[in-house]
Amino acid sequence: METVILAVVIAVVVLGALGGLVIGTRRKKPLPPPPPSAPDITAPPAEPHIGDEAETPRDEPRRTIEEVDLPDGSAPTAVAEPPAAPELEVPEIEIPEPTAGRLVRLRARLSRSQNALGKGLLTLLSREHLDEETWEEIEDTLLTADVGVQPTQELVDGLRERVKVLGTRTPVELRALLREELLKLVGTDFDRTVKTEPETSKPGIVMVVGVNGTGKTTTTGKLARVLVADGRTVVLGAADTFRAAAADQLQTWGERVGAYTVRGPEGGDPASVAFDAVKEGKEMGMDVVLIDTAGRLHTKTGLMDELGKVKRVVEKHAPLDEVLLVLDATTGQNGLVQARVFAEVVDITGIVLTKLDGTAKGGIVVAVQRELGVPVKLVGLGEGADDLAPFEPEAFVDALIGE
Ligand SMILES: Nc1nc2c(ncn2[C@@H]2O[C@H](COP(=O)(O)OP(=O)(O)OP(=O)(O)O)[C@@H](O)[C@H]2O)c(=O)[nH]1
Repeated sequence: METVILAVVIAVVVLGALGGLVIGTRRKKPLPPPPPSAPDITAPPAEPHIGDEAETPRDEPRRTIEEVDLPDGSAPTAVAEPPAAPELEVPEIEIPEPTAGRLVRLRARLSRSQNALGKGLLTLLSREHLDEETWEEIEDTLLTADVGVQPTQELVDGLRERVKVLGTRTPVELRALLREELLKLVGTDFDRTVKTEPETSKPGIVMVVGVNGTGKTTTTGKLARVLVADGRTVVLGAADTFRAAAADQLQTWGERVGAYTVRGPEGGDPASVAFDAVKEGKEMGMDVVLIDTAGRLHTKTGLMDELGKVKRVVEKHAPLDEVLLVLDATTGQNGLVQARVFAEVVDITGIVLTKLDGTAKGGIVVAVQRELGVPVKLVGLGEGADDLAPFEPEAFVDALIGE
């Protein structure tokens, strides 16, 4: 019995010792590593390959450790192509038509004036008997075409005198007579170049004024094209801050030929936009700055204040080289009234007659020059981008009377 008890005690002691050993061993064993679930550990940049950039750009997305294949010593590791940079939309720059001889190319656009004025006069002058009644009809034709009273009288007197002296009148002779007399009225002595090259320092500064709707903004844009076609660099100043669309319109014209547009907030100070445009033009070394202004004719004082201020502020940089008044040829006498008002406000140095393609009253060229004593320098003969032509008296008269 004693032997049995002794055996049981020994067995318990041995088992206890073995259990302690097992527990002790377990405590010493390190904890297993955490599951590899942290994907935000980044690998160093991949080795550069021939043709790669020298450095991985800082903001380039990097591959996580899971995404990087371990080299197996066989195939080279493929490096992901960096995403292509988004393509910038660069508007295509247009090359405007050359300006030389534009009026000749566009002469067909004067067909309304040609039929009413040129052909009308030639038909009357070809009558067998040039009696008093016929001369009155000639006078009426000229007045209806907006030539103006005084110039009409001069032309009729001149023609009467020469027809009397001439005796015989062949169609060729009559045409030559009429051409000469019309040329006298239009004037061949004016300097019609648009002044954009100042004597002292660049840029040339041109201010464009006129009542809204006459084609002022369009003309400024077309003039930029004329200048670019002649190899000049241009800055556009959108000082017509009255209408945001006018600035957009101008900017679009500029973008098409690569001219830079300076604009301000809608309703902002036009003088400050004009000032900035000239400042930028100077800094950029541009050849010409064209300033489009607003032409609200509500009150003469308002207009005077606004245009006067634009002029004064711009002239802190340099004097204006040209002030162009834009007139809509289809408005006839109304255009002359506008011309008078603007001439009182600023010193106009040149006239742009727009929409001559839409009127039979080509005589307005003569009337407006007489009214202001300044030459028509440019004429608008359509809505197309290159439909603004330098005014050439000979080409204009030839277009009126047909060749
Ligand atoms: N047929 C014809 N249309 C022209 C000519 N010049 C301008 N226009 C049109 O006249 C309209 C008025 O032109 P704009 O340049 O917007 O007139 P604006 O004087 O600047 O007027 P705001 O933009 O309101 O200041 C436009 O539809 C032009 O396309 C031209 O010589 N012939």
